[in-house]
Amino acid sequence: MLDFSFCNPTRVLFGRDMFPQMEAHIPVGARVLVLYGGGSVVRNGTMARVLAALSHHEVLEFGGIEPNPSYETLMRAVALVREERIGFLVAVGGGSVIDGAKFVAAAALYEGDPWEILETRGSKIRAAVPLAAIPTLPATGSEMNGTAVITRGELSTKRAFRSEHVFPVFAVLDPTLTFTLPPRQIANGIVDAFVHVLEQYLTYPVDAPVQDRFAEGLLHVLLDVADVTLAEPENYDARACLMWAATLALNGLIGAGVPQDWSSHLIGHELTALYGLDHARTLAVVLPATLQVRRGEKRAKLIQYAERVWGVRDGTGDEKIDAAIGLTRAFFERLGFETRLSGYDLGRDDVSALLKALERTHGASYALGENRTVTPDVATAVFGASL
Ligand SMILES: NC(=O)c1ccc[n+]([C@@H]2O[C@H](COP(=O)([O-])OP(=O)(O)OC[C@H]3O[C@@H](n4cnc5c(N)ncnc54)[C@H](O)[C@@H]3O)[C@@H](O)[C@H]2O)c1
Repeated sequence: MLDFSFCNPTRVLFGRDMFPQMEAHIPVGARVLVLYGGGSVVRNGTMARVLAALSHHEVLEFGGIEPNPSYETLMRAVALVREERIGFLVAVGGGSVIDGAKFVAAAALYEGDPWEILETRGSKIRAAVPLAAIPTLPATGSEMNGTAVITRGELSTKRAFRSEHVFPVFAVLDPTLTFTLPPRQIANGIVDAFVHVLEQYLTYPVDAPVQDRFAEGLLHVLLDVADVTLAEPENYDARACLMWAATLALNGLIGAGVPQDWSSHLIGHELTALYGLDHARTLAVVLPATLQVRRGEKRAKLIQYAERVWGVRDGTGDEKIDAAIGLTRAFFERLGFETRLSGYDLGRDDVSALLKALERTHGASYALGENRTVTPDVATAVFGASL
């Protein structure tokens, strides 16, 4: 096992009846800004419940945070936080709203140009307005981590940052808030959480059986629950499993003490930035191609994944790896995902634009992944395998 320092400061309030408990965790007298997205939380009654639970605080609202939250919109929220001397943020929505609130929290107290936060991947953040998260979409784990991903339209770029200062103080995880999600978004959540686990699990062995078994357990739960939760949106127990699994998939626990990849995410971000694909849809294209191209580097863990997650018992190591990649692709396709660029009418011409975008984001001689081997040549091969 690798050395690690692990701290997750976010309090989780989990269940159908936890809203009344949240106000106790917000400083008395703090002016609160509730941030939300396109208005689904207003229409489905979630907002009314949030406002009722904040009845002892002065509350302002900021709506309109887009999927893949935009820097330009968030900077308007930053101005509001500064003008109105907001002391606490509450993000109600999917990962986009929660990520957006994290950026607002850090940018409002940042001395200098807030774009630097993204250019320096969060390393210069010294303080942030405290925030809480009320996720309405089980997917990103943003409600219990210190990461955010922001899109800047005018530069066609999507950038991530992380900082200990933007961990939510608390997260209210109420599975009933997800009942109104369209099947497409639930499928996105399942795939996003699944790939989060794989980015931390499918690397190389470091004798970390605790992390491996946690990761395999989460993958099994996601496989078990996927069909039920899609078919029965109001099955509370299935949604509760999905929600907790998605949070645990990216709250730092399974990634502590093990190598992590994340190259599929970083390559996928360019597909969103250039062509607007949903985040999870990008992963379903890039991940199978990555596993195929980098199967040598990932060989031992791919065989372990085949055996323990997919129950593949027979065959040579290579045959097991083929089976695991094929079963992963088939799982994504069963959930309605395209797993090739051609499914989105993208081809070789688009690959050169994607490669240029990766260079713009990470520099001309980037080297991503757990072994820093995902260079421009390997990224080219990954795109080639995903056509
Ligand atoms: N912070 C992290 O660790 C992390 C990890 C992975 C991805 N991300 C980022 O998160 C973003 C994606 O977040 P997401 O997958 O949660 O989706 P999202 O927040 O973009 O939401 C997708 C859509 O679902 C709608 N929606 C949300 N909840 C709803 C509900 N209960 N009922 C009806 N509609 C609802 C939203 O209005 C939106 O239109 C991307 O920008 C991605 O890069 C962040």
